Amino acid sequence: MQVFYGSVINPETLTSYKASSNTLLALSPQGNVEWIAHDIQDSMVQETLLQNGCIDAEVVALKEGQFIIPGFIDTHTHAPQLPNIGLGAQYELLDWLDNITFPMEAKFSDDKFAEAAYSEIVRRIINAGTTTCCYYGSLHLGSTKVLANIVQSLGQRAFVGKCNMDRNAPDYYREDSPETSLQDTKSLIEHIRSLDTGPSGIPLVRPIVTPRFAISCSNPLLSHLGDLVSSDPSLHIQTHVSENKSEIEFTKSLFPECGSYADVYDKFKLLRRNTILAHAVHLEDEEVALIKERQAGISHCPTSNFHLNSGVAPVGKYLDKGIKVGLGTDVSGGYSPSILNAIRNASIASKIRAMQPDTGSLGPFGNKQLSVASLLYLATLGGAQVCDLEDRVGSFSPGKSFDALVVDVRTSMGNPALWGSDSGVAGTKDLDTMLERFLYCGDDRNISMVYVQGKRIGGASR
Ligand SMILES: O=c1[nH]c(=O)c2nc[nH]c2[nH]1
Ligand SMILES: [Zn+2]
Repeated sequence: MQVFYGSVINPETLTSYKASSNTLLALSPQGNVEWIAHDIQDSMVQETLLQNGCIDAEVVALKEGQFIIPGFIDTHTHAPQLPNIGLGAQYELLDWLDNITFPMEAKFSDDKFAEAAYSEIVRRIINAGTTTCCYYGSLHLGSTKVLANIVQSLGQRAFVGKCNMDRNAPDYYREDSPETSLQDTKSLIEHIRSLDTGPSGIPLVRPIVTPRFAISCSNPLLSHLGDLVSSDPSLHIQTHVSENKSEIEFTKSLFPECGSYADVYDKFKLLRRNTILAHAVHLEDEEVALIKERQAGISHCPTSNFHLNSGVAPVGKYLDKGIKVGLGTDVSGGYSPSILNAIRNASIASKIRAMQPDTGSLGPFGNKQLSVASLLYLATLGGAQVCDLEDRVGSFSPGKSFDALVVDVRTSMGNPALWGSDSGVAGTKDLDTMLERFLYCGDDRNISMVYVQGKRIGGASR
């Protein structure tokens, strides 16, 4: 049995987490958390293990400056856009798609190119601390199968979907017909469901139906996808909503029979508990109520919202309404594959909202700045809720998967030398301080180990 001994930070609610040193956390052979014991002094470790029936435990003792947190959950990113990160800030969404994004995604028609690119891309996302990732692939069936295979072989938990897009895209990057799009989607679902489940018996990689956004899908295509998901309630759905003002205007002109952008998805039976809606920057009040009623989740993508000049999403308002919210990197609208970057921009976005004059009735999150506890929650448990996976990941409790990061603020790999050294004024042993600094100043070098389902799959330390 594998057992960790040291400091653990466990998100609990939007306003609290539990930070405990001297914690024993034991894993089952399937990679789930078996039990957790707090406040165990060094001298009591062996006795506690024996009391819990662990005769030959392999104890991983964390060093001073190391702590465990749940792995990050990226609720929205585009794998074939990674080669473009950092480009295109001069554009807003629709021009950015035409000039920067579609030309790159089109290159993934070549499975060999996809194989080489996705191997690096997924490895990079894992080492950034993302243990569950919601991937958009390109529109291609072949290369999206390649993406799913690579994610599976590298051991990350993920949702993988191929874009459905049969209109309002260039000839070189558009599906031939709604029927082809549906057929390829079904083939991808079948392929992903045939992948090995591993020792836990739980599939790590799952399919997700991915109508790119309303603009790129004809009515027949949306109908087909709505019928497909209605026949299988376990199928997840991901799409974009209300990101950019020109996009919203165009959407409304394409669907005059629908009351709002979100209503388009609802009319086509695509808005439900396991739907992930990226952005939600400019939702109308009726859309907020509809999303809440359907129990869909919102992926807050602040880096992308800034980079493409889309706006500042009113996340505090959504949290007050009880809507599920997680974080998304939205590469390459967002220029970083790291959820740490999304955390920082979510913090800034919340401060910008807080600086605006008070509008309407505000609840506890209202237009206030997000706290460290809230930011950690959005990056972990909030994301798990958005993925409808909160029973499995996002925090540590018996029966949930051990998807975790060992964070090291004393590592000699560079960055933390500035703020992690005990000899300087910046040194601290206080867990709250270490967490806050990691969220605001840490990077991949501070993520020593990355675990999914109890198995080490990455991290900076070799
Ligand atoms: O940020 C975004 N990235 C995309 O690739 C995309 N496609 C439609 N809408 C989009 N928004
Ligand atoms: Zn996106």
